[in-house]
Amino acid sequence: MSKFIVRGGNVLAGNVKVSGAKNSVLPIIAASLLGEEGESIIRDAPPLDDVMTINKVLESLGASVTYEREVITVDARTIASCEAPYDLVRKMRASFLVMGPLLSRTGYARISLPGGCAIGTRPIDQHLKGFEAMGAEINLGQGFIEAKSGGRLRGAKIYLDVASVGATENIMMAATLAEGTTVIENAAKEPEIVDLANYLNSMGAVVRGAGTGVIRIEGVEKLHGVEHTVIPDRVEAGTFMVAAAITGGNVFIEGAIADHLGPIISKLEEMGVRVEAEENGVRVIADGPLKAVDVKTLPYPGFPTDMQSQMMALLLASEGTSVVTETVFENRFMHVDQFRLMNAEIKVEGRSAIVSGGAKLSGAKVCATDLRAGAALIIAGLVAEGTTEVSGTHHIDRGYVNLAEKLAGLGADIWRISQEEAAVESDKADKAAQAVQTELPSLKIQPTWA
Ligand SMILES: CC(=O)N[C@H]1[C@@H](OP(=O)(O)OP(=O)(O)OC[C@H]2O[C@@H](n3ccc(=O)[nH]c3=O)[C@H](O)[C@@H]2O)O[C@H](CO)[C@@H](O)[C@@H]1O
Ligand SMILES: C=C(OP(=O)(O)O)C(=O)O
Repeated sequence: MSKFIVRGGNVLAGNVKVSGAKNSVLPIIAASLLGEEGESIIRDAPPLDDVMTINKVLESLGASVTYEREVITVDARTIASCEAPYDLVRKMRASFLVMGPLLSRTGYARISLPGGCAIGTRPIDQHLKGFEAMGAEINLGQGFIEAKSGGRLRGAKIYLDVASVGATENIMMAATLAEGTTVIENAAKEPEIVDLANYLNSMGAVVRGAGTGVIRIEGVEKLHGVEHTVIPDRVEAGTFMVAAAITGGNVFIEGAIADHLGPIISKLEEMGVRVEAEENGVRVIADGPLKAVDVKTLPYPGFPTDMQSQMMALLLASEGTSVVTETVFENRFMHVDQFRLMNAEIKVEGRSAIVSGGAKLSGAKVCATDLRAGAALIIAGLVAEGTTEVSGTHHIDRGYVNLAEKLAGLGADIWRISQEEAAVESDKADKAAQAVQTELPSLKIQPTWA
């Protein structure tokens, strides 16, 4: 088990470059399955474990995929299977995004059921409701979901009960080749939805209204491969903004799009942090005390759930008490227990966490319970007294490119140790503890009541 080791106390300064957005590139790679002519070339594709997983899913379907220097080339003319295997889908929920494109293009898809995960149960009922409204027959059994339509899907009006990002994307992709018009109401409005719509439109689709609550898709006969550059990752950008703020730093986050970061910028400013939108990036300057603020996660343009744990780390370093309310996922406070190991004072009441700022955090051995929790623990480690060891690095590798290297480039004292090095360290620690025990004189402790 590899680990990140962070020694707290350094102020971050300098320039860090944001990678392409994980949550854009995954649906965009899935959408490439719709290209019946030509190849798709996807630029700024971040080298993340999740990207490798979805590439493998496409390969398992018969597409040819190459990945070199952050450029993915997909040739989906050759798809030969419509079944996404369990081993890949279980690794990453976003694999389920191949269902819409497969169903639309071939009239059939069989995908392993994506399970729940640490942050909530994450049902897919809204995706399925959309496919059914478009004429697909859905069958569930033996851990698989099968969807079939006897020919082209039909355009339909679909109201989403929750503004689900994944359901909006899956239905939007399915609708591109359907007969007639599809209208998605209460659609998700995230920037990644707009990026996907732009990609689909350059493939020849007709998608209008992405970024608003109503998206209209006119079905077309055929789509083709195109070149596309993925938008910068707003969650990675937000993570660096918070890291800069917690250390009292001055950091330019290159590539960050201020328009995508509205709620994060507003909350940082409320806390007393200066945020300046510059050409091609955002600068964060934290040169005063941090004020406590309340935060409530909501679908875009509300405060992103994917920044909730990092923000909680920052609130721990603020003056006063803050309330963090998580409304998107029902179980996204797993990091609270880990923060407590670092001397944090946080009380959870239902969907809210009451965070007492100001206590000095202390380094500890902690575990990333999910991707963003991992980033948040590293952020807390940047200001903790002593050394913080963060295990569960596989979660962090799903969504951050070279996180330790990028933070170290800003002056953080952080590095990663391999599984082997971590085993040697732990062995040394065990031996040191044993040595101390054998040196201690045997103590006879009398119970106080004896
Ligand atoms: C790969 C990707 O883009 N992941 C993002 C995407 O996940 P994902 O697309 O899975 O998230 P959703 O927007 O679908 O989920 C939002 C809420 O809707 C619920 N729901 C969703 C679908 C459904 O059919 N039924 C239902 O009840 C979920 O349980 C959750 O409570 O958006 C989340 C919310 O911004 C982010 O945290 C994830 O980083
Ligand atoms: C929850 C996240 O991703 P996913 O939907 O891929 O699990 C995330 O990026 O924080």
